[in-house]
Parts: sequence; structure tokens; C-alpha cells
Amino acid sequence: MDHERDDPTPGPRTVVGVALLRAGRVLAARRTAPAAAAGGWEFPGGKVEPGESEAEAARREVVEELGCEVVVGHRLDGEVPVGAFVLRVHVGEIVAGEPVATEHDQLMWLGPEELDAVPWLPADRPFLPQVADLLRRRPDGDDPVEAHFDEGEDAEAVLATLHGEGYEAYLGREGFAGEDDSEDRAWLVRVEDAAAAERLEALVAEVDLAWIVDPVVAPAVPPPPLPSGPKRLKRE
Ligand SMILES: Nc1nc2c([nH]c(=O)n2[C@H]2C[C@H](O)[C@@H](COP(=O)(O)OP(=O)(O)OP(=O)(O)O)O2)c(=O)[nH]1
Repeated sequence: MDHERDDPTPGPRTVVGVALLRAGRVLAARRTAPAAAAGGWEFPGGKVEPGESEAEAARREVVEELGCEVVVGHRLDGEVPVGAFVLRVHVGEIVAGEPVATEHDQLMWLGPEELDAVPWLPADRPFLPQVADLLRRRPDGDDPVEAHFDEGEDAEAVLATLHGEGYEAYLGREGFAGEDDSEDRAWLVRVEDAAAAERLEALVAEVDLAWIVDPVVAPAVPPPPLPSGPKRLKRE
């Protein structure tokens, strides 16, 4: 089927790149093909297929290219023409597996001061200042910290432990901009002070399919706290 001909106002199709962030660095990958782009560095990703969202395409491409699972967060500002396509870039975070280059010939984790050290493809360069800003923006101790849980039972158990130890913590459902309401959304446990965050991190480390959400990649629509969240108890 020719989707472009059915659309009365077809725009250019999209290539989605994902700026994978981890510990103040972003993953850059070196292309091997086509010849004109070989040796150029890019964000993992590829063409969005008909019927796919950009986030779905980004997740699929990262599995294909790097063999790991990612969550995809907000889109960086702007889009850049690439031939008949436009390049758009989302931030993302690896949540399972370690990236292994299968289509690229090299991977590098670059800090904000190292972004200029590799020859990026021309279309990627306009995104680099935004990426550098995100890499420099680390949370301060008072920012809320959230943990993602695939299983509601795990989230509830961690919440109960935190409450039992006197920490204030809230339960919510994950929600990403542009995604429909769904019963399948993951669970989030949120804490709002540094001591609770440290305890939450320790508890999350013991649970499969749970991780601390990078605040930079956090869902664009944060879940509201439950109105009846218990207050933090005084601890000696
Ligand atoms: N994936 C990706 N492609 C980029 C970036 N910057 C950039 O100019 N491009 C260009 C290179 C390619 O011409 C095009 C994306 O093609 P691709 O080969 O990655 O797409 P794909 O995986 O869907 O592959 P295919 O359909 O061509 O087999 O966009 C970037 O950061 N990531």
C-alpha cells in the first residue's frame, strides 16, 4: 500500500535517532554504510515505519542495532532534513542489556565536553548543543527521584517497605506524552528527599524489572501523587 499517496498532505518521512543517556554521557555510534555516511557518527535509530510511533521505531531500531532495551523519553527541539527524510532525536535510556555494535563498527560514550571529538553526520550536529545541556544538567539533592516497576506488586512492596521505615513515598502510573491511556502502564514509586532516594535505590537494586528513572529521560507527563500519601514519620 502506498501510504504517502493516500495522505493528502504528505510530509517527509522521519528518521528517528535516540540520544541514549547514562551517567552524564551519551552513546555515539559510527556508521559503516552507505559509503557517503561511513565513518560518520550518529545516534542509533532508523526510519519510522508506517503505523509506528517515533518511540516505537526508536525502541525497535535499538534492539536491532545494539541488542538492548531502551525507554524513550522526550523529543529534542527541531528536525533536520536528511535527503527525502527528516531526522528527529529523542532522549532515551538503556533499561536492559549492554549495547553491542552489530551494524556500527564503533560505539563511544561521550561526555558533554567530548561531543566535538568525533565527526558526527551533518544532520546530527544541530542537536549536539541540546544534548550537551542535558548531560550537564544533573539533578540536585532535592529533586524527586522515581523508580519504574514493570510489576505493580513489586512497586507496592517497595512502597510498603519505605512507608514502614518512615519515608514519604508515592505510587503512580507511568505516562508518556502522546501515548493513549492504557492499563498496561508501568508503576512508579516517587520520593522527594535524598535519604529516601538512597533507600529507594537500594531497594530497586534487589528487584528484577525495576530501575531508577533518569530524570532527564523521565516521562513527559509525570504521574500525580496519590492524594492520601502517608506523611513521613519522625525517625530518631
Ligand atoms: N539512524 C540514524 N540515521 C541518521 C542519523 N543522522 C543521519 O543523517 N542519518 C541518516 C543516515 C541514513 O541516510 C538515514 C537513516 O537510515 P538507516 O539506515 O539508519 O535507517 P534504517 O535502519 O531504517 O535502514 P533501511 O530502511 O535503510 O534499511 O538517516 C542518525 O543520527 N541516526
